Amino acid sequence: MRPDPSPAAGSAATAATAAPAPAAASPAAPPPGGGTVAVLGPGGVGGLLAALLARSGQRVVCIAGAETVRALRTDGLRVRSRQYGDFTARVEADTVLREAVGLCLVTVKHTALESALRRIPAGALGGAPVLPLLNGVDHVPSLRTRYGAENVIPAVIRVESARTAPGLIEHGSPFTEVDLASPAEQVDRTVESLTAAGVSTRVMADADALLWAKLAFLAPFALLTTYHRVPVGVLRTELRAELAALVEEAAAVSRAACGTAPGTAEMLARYDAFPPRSRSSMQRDAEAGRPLELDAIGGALLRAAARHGVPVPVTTGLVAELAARS
Ligand SMILES: NC(=O)C1=CN([C@@H]2O[C@H](COP(=O)(O)OP(=O)(O)OC[C@H]3O[C@@H](n4cnc5c(N)ncnc54)[C@H](OP(=O)(O)O)[C@@H]3O)[C@@H](O)[C@H]2O)C=CC1
Ligand SMILES: CC(C)(CO)C(=O)C(=O)O
Repeated sequence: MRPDPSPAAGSAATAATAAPAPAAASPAAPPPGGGTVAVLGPGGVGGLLAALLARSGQRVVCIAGAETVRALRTDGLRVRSRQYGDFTARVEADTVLREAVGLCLVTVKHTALESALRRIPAGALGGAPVLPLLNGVDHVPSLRTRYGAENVIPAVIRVESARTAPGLIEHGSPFTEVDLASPAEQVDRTVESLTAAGVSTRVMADADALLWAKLAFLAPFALLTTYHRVPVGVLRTELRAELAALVEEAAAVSRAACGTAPGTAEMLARYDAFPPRSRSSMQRDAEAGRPLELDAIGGALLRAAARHGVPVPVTTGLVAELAARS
């Protein structure tokens, strides 16, 4: 695990060392309480994690639409990764979850969340922890209503990964980092499962701070790369002033919403860690003509700004322009 440097984490945060990626497939002990991991939405994020979990010896069942299920059953998950190398992982696949599992990752887009969740009946889950890795903040309460508050672990992922065809995953970032909120009872075995797969994890005490830290970082990245149609390398150089202005607004909203926010310098340094050609998932959706997660990302920021009376003129303009465009 990575240490949690945020003051919000307090003494409840768990600190440990970063998990090295396994060099090759090495069977890991199955997570206690059930060795099967369900992954709802084996796309850029879910496909990468499903493949890493399977490569580490854990049984993985991907839940997806019929076309993707067929592709996964035939060819497995094919990963091209800057961090982990290129490999193919065999996973099971189905259109609906039909058995109790030890962990369920939710990695669909917000725009597909409601319809996708019908594939994971609460009764079938058997009280397993649910780990949603969607960007945004609004999905956590609705997942808690559906699956039980104690079973949903608020979490975020920092990675750049794209599904370029069913079962084909291109992972571009040299890191894959998951932050999870304690104190859900099942955090430890979830961390164990991800760590065995080579994913860097960090447990933080404050779920709101964790979700808002990601949203405050993500919204400027997603909105500006999508609006200007440029990769992060251009954003952080030629458009750095606009990026910094948006970061200031997002940080102000985060402070109002949850009492804390990463500093501007920290966020700018995080953008600098991405390879220059990295694009946001919203940008890839725009380029492919798919629905954008504009409401879950920009909309959530604007709603919180309005609730707390924080002025966000740059964000407001961008969200309006993107809404008009799409
Ligand atoms: N991609 C990234 O680098 C990052 C993304 N995120 C966030 O992670 C979340 C997932 O994004 P990402 O992985 O990019 O999304 P993708 O579009 O790559 O993958 C979504 C997956 O969900 C599947 N899906 C869509 N509708 C349904 C449905 N009704 N039932 C079952 N499966 C369905 C898709 O199936 P099919 O394969 O058939 O299309 C696809 O496998 C988003 O909230 C995003 O903002 C966070 C950090 C980084
Ligand atoms: C910006 C990035 C790649 C960071 O993880 C992301 O979350 C996204 O594109 O949705």
